[in-house]
Amino acid sequence: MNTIIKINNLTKSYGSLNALVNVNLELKKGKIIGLLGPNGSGKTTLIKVLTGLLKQYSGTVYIDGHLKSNKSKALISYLPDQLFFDSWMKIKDLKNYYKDMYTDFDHDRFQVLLKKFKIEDRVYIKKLSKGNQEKLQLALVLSRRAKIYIFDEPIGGVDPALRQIILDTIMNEHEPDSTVLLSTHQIYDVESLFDEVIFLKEGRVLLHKPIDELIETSGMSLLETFKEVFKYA
Ligand SMILES: Nc1ncnc2c1ncn2[C@@H]1O[C@H](COP(=O)(O)OP(=O)(O)OP(=O)(O)O)[C@@H](O)[C@H]1O
Repeated sequence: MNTIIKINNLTKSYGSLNALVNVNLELKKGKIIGLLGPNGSGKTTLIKVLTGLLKQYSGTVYIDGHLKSNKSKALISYLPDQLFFDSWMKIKDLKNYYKDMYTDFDHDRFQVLLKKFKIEDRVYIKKLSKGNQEKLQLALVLSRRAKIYIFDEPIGGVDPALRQIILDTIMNEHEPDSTVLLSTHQIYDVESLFDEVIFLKEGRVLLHKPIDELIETSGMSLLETFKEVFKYA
């Protein structure tokens, strides 16, 4: 089966606010997919449902052919939009924690990535610059041999040079044949990377298309299409 994520009639409300409304999506193995939409369109909410952080919703979510469960979380390596570790730890302690926590953690790949990022594993996390903490977090996420990688704003708030390093690393270091779902507002930087894009608007899927098809039918770049679709009145 070629489908890795299947979402049927997913609706998620926070009180009276509908953050996701009747979302239906089918994501294929091996694809790099952009999850795009304006602020508040539901991207993080969708990601939190997929990663198991949100459990209260209606609809069904299948991961690799099985109804989403605690087990399916093990298939997903997730980079949240905020730093997720305790900064008082040393990097090597964090690495050991990851090794214990995730059976798919590839220690050698982690060391290679640390070397690439010029980060020593003897140091305390709090001594790293914010940019290096972002790189460390990315190295941890990419060092899992996961079937699905989900990145929520991996390049928000970092300078253009680091943005490029982060994107290159995501593109080159994820497990072959895995699916990458990446949410960002920095569309200009990512447009050449995606196989497919999803546009979310007010919790609804506006479109889900191969990027070539989108660019061909609209006659515009992804960024121009985004601006046109989401232009404010
Ligand atoms: N914990 C929460 N409680 C109440 N409302 C929430 C909560 N989390 C998100 N929302 C609301 O749900 C809607 C969708 O939010 P979400 O964070 O999923 O959007 P987003 O597309 O990721 O936005 P951004 O691009 O700004 O990060 C927004 O209206 C937001 O205010």
